Order: sequence, then C-alpha cells, then structure tokens
Amino acid sequence: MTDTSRPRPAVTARGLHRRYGPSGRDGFEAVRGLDLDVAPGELFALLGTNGAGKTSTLEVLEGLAAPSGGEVRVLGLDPLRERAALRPRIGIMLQEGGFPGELTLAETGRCWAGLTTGARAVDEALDLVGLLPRRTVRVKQLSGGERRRLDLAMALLGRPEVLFLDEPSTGLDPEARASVWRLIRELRAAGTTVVLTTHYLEEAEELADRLAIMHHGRVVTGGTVAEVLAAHPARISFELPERTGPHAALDLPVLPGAVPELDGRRVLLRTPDLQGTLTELLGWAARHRVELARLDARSASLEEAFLAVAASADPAAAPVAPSQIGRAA
Ligand SMILES: Nc1ncnc2c1ncn2[C@@H]1O[C@H](COP(=O)(O)OP(=O)(O)OP(=O)(O)O)[C@@H](O)[C@H]1O
Repeated sequence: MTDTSRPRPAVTARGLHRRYGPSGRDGFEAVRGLDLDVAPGELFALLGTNGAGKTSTLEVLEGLAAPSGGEVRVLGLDPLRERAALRPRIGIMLQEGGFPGELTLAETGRCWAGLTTGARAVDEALDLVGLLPRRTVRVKQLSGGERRRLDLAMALLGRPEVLFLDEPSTGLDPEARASVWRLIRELRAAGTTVVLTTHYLEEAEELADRLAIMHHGRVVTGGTVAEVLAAHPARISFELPERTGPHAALDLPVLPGAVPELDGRRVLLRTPDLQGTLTELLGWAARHRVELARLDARSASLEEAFLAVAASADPAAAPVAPSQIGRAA
C-alpha cells in the first residue's frame, strides 16, 4: 500500500554508485551504494572526509554526471535523461563557478539570465548576496569570497525549487558567511529544498534539518543532528580534592552507565545520560561537601561524531539505510 501521508521526496538516491575510469582494478569507485531522501523544503547537509565522494554524489544529483549504478530522482525526474525539464527548476553552485574574468558582474548575470528560464532581475540576484555595489566590477577583480557569492547569486537567478550548493561558504569571512547562512535560511523558509556539502560542522549544525556523513564513498551515519549525536556519549570532567582531612577516604560513587577515566585527581566521565549522571554526581558532591574543581559538562559535538567516522577503518560494513537517515519513501 502506498503511504500518501508523506510528500514525495524532492531528491532521492537509491544504491547510487559512481566510478571513475574502467571497471576492475584500474578504475576507482568514488560513491559506493548511497541511499538518501531529501524532503521538499528540507535543508540537507552532506558532510564527509576529503575525497569521501560528496562532490561526486552532488554532480550525479545535479545531472552533470551519469551514475555507474543505482537511481536518482530530483523532483521526480531523472536529472540526466530529463535534464531539459528539470534544469529550469534547480539551481547549482559548483565548487568553482568558472565565470569569464573579463565580464563585469552585471554582464555575467545577463549572460546567465539568457540561459535561465524565468530568471529574476540580475540586480536583484546580486543584491541578495550583497554584490550589487560591485555590479560594474570585472569578475577577475573579485576576491575569493566575492566569487563564491557571485556563484551563489547565479545559482539563485532562476528562483530554483531545489538548490544544490557545493561548499557555499568556503573562503568567506565570518561576516559574509553569516549573511550567506541568513540567505540560505530565508530560501529554506520560502520553501526551497537545499542540498549542500560543507566542511564546516558548525554550518551543518546551524542550518541542516538533517545531515549525512560520508566516508570512502558511503554514508556512515546520518539523521538530525540530535540523532547523530545520540550515538556518542556526553562528557563530564572535574578535579577531585586532595585525599586528606575530611576527604581522606573519598571514593567516587558508582554512576550507572557512566565510564570513569582517572588521571591523578582529574576525572573524565563518559555517559549516555548527561542530565542523569550529572544530577547524581552533584548530589553525591553536596552530601559529602566535595568541591568539584574545573567542573565541565557537555554533550557530544558533531566534531566528535565526524572524527569517529573519519577514524572508522571500514565504513563499508553496514551502509546506513535511507530510513535511518531520514524520511525514506
Ligand atoms: N575525474 C576523476 N577521476 C578520478 N578520480 C576522481 C575524479 N574526480 C574525483 N575523483 C576521486 O573520487 C574521490 C571522491 O572525490 P570527491 O571530489 O567526490 O570527494 P569530496 O568528498 O567532494 O572531497 P573534498 O571534501 O575533498 O572536496 C576522490 O578520491 C577523488 O580523488
């Protein structure tokens, strides 16, 4: 029976493979059986180690390359075979835009608008990314960060329903990055589906409804930020007092589920239940009048989840099913 309560995903991949070169030992399989679903209006971040296969995946979703196996659909269409129908409905920001250096921004916009169905005014697109005052400057005179913003402006010219952004904020200073994040949030709020790759974990944490972390061509973990972090223990660290006077016979309490590591007086507890463990620890400290010096308690960070993925030798063993990384069809 078909589940009609869920909207059809805006982007899907099933068993996606992408190989460079010939089959066998002389070729290289950059994407190895990737499944994902991105719901309409969702912001999905693809993270991963260098060379994990993010750009290789994105290029197939964008219709710029053929998969060597599996299936992808964007807005229900095959991005390669139904490119003519799909292209006007998507925006693409490549890792490098490659616009001719001699053209001004306004000229670049006009050229690009000529190839875009239902393009918005060029000045409006430049204004969205804060480049309107630079409209008469030549592309070759732009800084790296300004070029990224021009790439984004051109991706937005056609008011896309689905926007693919390959490392949109690489090279941007903190202020420009914040304004790009603001713009991406506004686009999402207006209903645009966004798929982006990034090396900035903070960017994924700030923007993404869901994310996937790739390693060696596979999705190793994915879901909402909270779901990804749930697999990693929180940490509580503190320093015990000297074992003298009233504390001579002091022993740490048994804290269910928590694993303590001791280094002299310094204690590190890893726990899946931060609030529960902290409550018990503070209760014990109050009862025994123990001061926990340099007390620090924190949930796992996306960085820890990422580093755990990067350290995994064989992510091949259990590729994540689409239902685990989100709203599978
Ligand atoms: N044209 C190509 N021919 C052969 N191998 C390629 C080609 N393009 C990419 N690769 C290889 O495929 C793998 C995945 O590359 P891809 O650019 O998709 O990774 P990525 O996750 O986007 O990396 P990064 O984070 O470094 O940008 C890498 O090992 C890369 O060297």
